[in-house]
Amino acid sequence: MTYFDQNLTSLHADLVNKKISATELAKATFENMTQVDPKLGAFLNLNEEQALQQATALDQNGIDANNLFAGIPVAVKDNIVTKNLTTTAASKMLENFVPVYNATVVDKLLASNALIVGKTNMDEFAMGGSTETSAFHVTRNPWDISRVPGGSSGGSAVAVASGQVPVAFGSDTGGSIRQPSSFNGIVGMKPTYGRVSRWGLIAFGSSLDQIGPMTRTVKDNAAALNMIAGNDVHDTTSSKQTVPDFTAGLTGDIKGMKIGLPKEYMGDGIDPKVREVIQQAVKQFEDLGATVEEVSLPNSRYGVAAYYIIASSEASSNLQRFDGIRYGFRADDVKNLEDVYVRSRSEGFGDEVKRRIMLGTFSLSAGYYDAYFHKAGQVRTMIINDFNKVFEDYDLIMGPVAPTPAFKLGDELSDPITMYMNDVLTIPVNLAGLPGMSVPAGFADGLPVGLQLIGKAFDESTMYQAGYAFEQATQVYKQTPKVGGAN
Ligand SMILES: NC(=O)C[C@H](N)C(=O)O
Repeated sequence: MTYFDQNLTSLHADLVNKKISATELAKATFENMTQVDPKLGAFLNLNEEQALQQATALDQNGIDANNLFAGIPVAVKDNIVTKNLTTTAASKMLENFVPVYNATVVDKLLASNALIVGKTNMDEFAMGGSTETSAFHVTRNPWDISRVPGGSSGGSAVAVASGQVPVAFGSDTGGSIRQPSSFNGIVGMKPTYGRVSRWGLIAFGSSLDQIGPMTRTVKDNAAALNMIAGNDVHDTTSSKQTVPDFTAGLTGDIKGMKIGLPKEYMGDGIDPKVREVIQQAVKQFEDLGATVEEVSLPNSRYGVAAYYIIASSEASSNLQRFDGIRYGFRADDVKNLEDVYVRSRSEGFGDEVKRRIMLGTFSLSAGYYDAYFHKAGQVRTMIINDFNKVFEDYDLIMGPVAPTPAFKLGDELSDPITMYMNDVLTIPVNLAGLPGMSVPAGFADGLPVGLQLIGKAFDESTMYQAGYAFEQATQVYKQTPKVGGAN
């Protein structure tokens, strides 16, 4: 069973009308996964026994017609903790870590009777843009298996793009939902900072991290965000703003909408083929009755530099807990306490994670704090001001998600700066705490290219409206990748 021709509404109708039982659906999903995933490696760990038990119970008790997610198979990134289900963050450090509690997002999924079918591969501790820094295995792009799926939520993106699940959840600190969504031709939403609880998300950059949904269609994405959004007493940074029905108002009518196209997002460094897809998207929006005008985000070019100081500083602090004593991996044959710390961390973390910890520790250290961490905070404010200024006159901002389509496996792994530059167009959005979404826009040499929509804080609704109108007009999402079974 693949999910290319289904969406949440049609699946739900089939379950409610007993065209298929939850157990049949779950079994068919796992059967397909065992055939497809060995070619791609989207999953780190399957949850077959528990999901099938849940499905049996659902069939006995009946599917609730008011609950869109009842019996729906979903995948969860492996940095979101799941009680009694191994959660590794794709690190040797947490290879055998079995959480004793659920992330709030996971509790919400279970409360709505969704079936968590497995945990997806990612860059170690979400640090990377290709899923190649996973301590366990690489994940391949279903459109071309010699290419990366993007990252860090590469496994979640591939699980959806290859038709293995209809919905997956990822996390985005600097682009980790949007860039892999762009590389795989799916819809990925990084909600406003505070929209979704971070409780139970293994922390990377706490002032930047957000969990968000990855789906084939905009409407499914909107429904999935509704399911996970909302205030949570466990996360003081989660917002008390009311959560609107994101699926309401998806009419395809966006006449009069004002959209800004930052000139910095279309200039040097953007692959001309990507630029062409975005120019086509601009035309499409104009045909739909929106106005698209050039705007400027002059400080966005400093985003990557500021991000790698802020995110790495926060990471160096967040990752202190992995000390060989309280959690996870401990080195063998240690001589003394210092040896426990040094060797456990040296052997348990991969190179990219160590690079970030060193970078962050350096920027926070006495004598450098003002020059680096403090300065980066000031740059962050300038970036926020840039966005605020544009949003005085525009409803949305649009541009590419990433400068290129998916690159070849191995091409950027040894060159951190090139890898970091993948997020040049997504990072400013995290620094400003704004919502950003990737919507399939077209193809460059047969590889998917995503359109990024950036909204005002807590205005995901407008983004979904625009994304829906564009999706319905272009129907790009109907194209399916080579691996996954559809063509
Ligand atoms: N985590 C993210 O959002 C991705 C970003 N490429 C990073 O490595 O930090």
